[in-house]
Amino acid sequence: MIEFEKVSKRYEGGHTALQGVSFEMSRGELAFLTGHSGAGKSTLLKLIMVMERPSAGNVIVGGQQLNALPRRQIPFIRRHIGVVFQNHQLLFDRTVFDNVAMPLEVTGVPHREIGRRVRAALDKVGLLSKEKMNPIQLSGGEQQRVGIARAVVNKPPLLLADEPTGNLDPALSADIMHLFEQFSQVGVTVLIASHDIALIRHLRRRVLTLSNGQMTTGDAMPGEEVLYGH
Ligand SMILES: Nc1ncnc2c1ncn2[C@@H]1O[C@H](COP(=O)(O)OP(=O)(O)OP(=O)(O)O)[C@@H](O)[C@H]1O
Repeated sequence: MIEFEKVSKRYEGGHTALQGVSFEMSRGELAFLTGHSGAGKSTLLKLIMVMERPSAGNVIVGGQQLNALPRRQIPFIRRHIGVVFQNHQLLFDRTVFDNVAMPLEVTGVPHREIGRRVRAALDKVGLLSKEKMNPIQLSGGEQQRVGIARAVVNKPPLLLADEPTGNLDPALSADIMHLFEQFSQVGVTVLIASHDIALIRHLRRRVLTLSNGQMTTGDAMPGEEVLYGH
């Protein structure tokens, strides 16, 4: 589902954020992306979303080589990628329902179909009863679940999350991770950038580690002690 071949990213101004990064993720796999602040995690996610282009190497998502993708085709690629942010970026002047419906409205899905799909997504995250509320009335963990419902309402085959549990306590973080695991079990590829080492160890999943723009683990399949960072 995701393939990086010797990818480097050098920003204008000269900073090299990624250098020779290669890894693959298969369909339905869940992996963490970790590394110190400034290691290049957000840059890697932005290359997958085509918010940035690589300076060298190939990025292939869903079998499509993204380097030469014409600008006008970027929205079509993005429709296949759900994105969850730490600060969930919800609109507080709209209901929970309307927040989740947004990605469907921009792609012109018929009205009846929107209702059905939004409720299915809210049901998956356990918030069906709160569709008429304003996100401001919800707890931090519930708001994050609204963000996840919005990210999956289009049924994307790929889900990216950038520090999705950054503001949550350990129990709520575990709930959110459990949701991500459920999506991967039905075939969604899930890549989660996170600093939360305790949670990552607990879940015992593949860990891709960046250090100064280079991938230090996770590209091959190293021994378990390397994979889980014991
Ligand atoms: N648009 C940009 N222009 C120039 N340099 C940038 C740009 N975006 C990021 N960088 C630099 O690239 C490096 C990697 O940044 P990136 O945001 O990918 O790291 P990160 O691992 O996500 O960090 P954090 O955990 O702090 O979010 C940093 O040194 C950053 O300053």
